[in-house]
Amino acid sequence: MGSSAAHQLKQLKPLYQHVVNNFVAVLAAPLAVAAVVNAARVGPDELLGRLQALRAVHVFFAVFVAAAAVTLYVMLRPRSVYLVDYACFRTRPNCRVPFATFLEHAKLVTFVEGASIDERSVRFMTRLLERSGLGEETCLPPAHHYIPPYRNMEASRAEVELVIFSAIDDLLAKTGISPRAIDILVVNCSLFAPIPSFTDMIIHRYGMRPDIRNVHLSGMGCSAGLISVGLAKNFLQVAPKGAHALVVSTETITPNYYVGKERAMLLPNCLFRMGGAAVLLSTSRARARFRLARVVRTLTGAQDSAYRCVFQEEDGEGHRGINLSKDLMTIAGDALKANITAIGPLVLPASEQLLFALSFIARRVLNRRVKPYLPDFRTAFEHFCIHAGGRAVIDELQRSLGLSDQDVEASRMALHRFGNTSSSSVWYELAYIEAKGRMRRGDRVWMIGFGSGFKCNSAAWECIAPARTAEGPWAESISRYPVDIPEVLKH
Ligand SMILES: CC(C)(COP(=O)(O)OP(=O)(O)OC[C@H]1O[C@@H](n2cnc3c(N)ncnc32)[C@H](O)[C@@H]1OP(=O)(O)O)[C@@H](O)C(=O)NCCC(=O)NCCSC(=O)CC(=O)O
Repeated sequence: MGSSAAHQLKQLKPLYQHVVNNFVAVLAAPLAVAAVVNAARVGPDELLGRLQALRAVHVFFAVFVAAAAVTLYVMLRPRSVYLVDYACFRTRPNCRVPFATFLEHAKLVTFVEGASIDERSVRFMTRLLERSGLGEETCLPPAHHYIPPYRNMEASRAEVELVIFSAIDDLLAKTGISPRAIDILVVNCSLFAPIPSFTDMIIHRYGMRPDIRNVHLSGMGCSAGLISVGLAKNFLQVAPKGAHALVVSTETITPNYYVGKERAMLLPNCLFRMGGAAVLLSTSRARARFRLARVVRTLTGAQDSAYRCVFQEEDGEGHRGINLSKDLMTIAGDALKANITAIGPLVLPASEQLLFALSFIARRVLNRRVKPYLPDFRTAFEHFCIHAGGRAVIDELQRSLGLSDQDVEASRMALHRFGNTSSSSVWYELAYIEAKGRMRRGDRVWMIGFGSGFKCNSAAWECIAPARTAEGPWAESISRYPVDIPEVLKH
């Protein structure tokens, strides 16, 4: 097709979208006009006569059946779930790891007895950092600032308490909710699962009710935050109306500093940083800021490569770490395809679904000579929060979904300012969009999480009331963002 024809088609697209997306109105309008014209032709006396001729039993059944159908629909439809508010852990300057500090520290760890990490590993990490998309203000837990880094239970617990209690304190202060009013508690953290669990730590600290339903998810990867949201939603829909669920998403970095020299296991040292988020959900709309429209979970773990692509293991010398496969981007792309196939029909407007269906049929009929139509998800969402897994992960998603630089700005900036904060990264991104004042009432947000398994999970939200202030994790830095992120950082 010539470029001018393509240009003309592009110009016609808004008209096509308008007609298809308002199909019912387009169809109903002439029918309504025809009915009015017909009624005017017949005249009021004949109309009244026709109505009087109807038998009472018919009128009764017509009203009764319609009323019964509406009542049944209202009673059986799942209860809506709302986001009351959320708070992200605000990192502190004393935990900051500029590149020079991180690398100097790694160099000193090479002298630590038992560590295998060497000069070559440090040079490799230098190259990775330069390309990672991380900035100079990301934070590591206090225990990692020691030489050698503390990786014991006490230090790990200290990080958990610092991150999750700070986030929960902020959330409780913001919402004014009493900890005893919380009915459901869901926490996710993949790599650290102590006894007692995180939920026990929270219940103990805040003196929560003995009948609170609580679950700790471990080992579920970076997309587990959206699994927690889905789980809390299920709990809420069977709890009494107006119940509250607290969801806490974090990753504990302290026990996971890798001291070997496997490249694929050194990568997490460079990417993962401290972070966490606390989120309050409810089935009451009062004071809610977002409505949860959808949660869609997909898993490609039946395939070996997908299952093994984020793998906690010990290297040949017995050092434990997370092995990130070089195939991760391809696997993430496949997982995304599975997820958009599931969520697309639920969120896309009719115009996009029709184009997708036509391209599907054309491909079948013409034996795959037609390029598959990639639905434009910007017709379904105004904002995108893509897990800040790494620069290449965001690049891959931007390419696969055909998003603009502004669509992925929140993800790139969250990666730059906070690093890969695992399951909480999507909340830092939502906070970025709100701190920039870009969220409007009625805007739709798509959160996409990726993680070990391999999983791709989505949550779709609709804004009811944007944040009134720019308080939160971006309070001190939002005026400096967005920043330019070069492919490779030049010194
Ligand atoms: C690391 C990068 C920033 C590097 O960026 P570039 O594209 O510029 O560079 P590159 O790909 O050429 O890589 C630079 C050098 O690193 C090496 N390299 C890259 N990835 C590697 C890997 N997984 N294992 C071993 N080596 C690796 C390359 O071979 C190359 O070395 P040489 O030049 O010698 O050949 C990027 O690849 C990236 O963002 N990767 C994704 C990181 C990731 O997996 N994130 C998900 C985390 S898991 C998660 O978030 C979810 C969860 O845990 O559940």
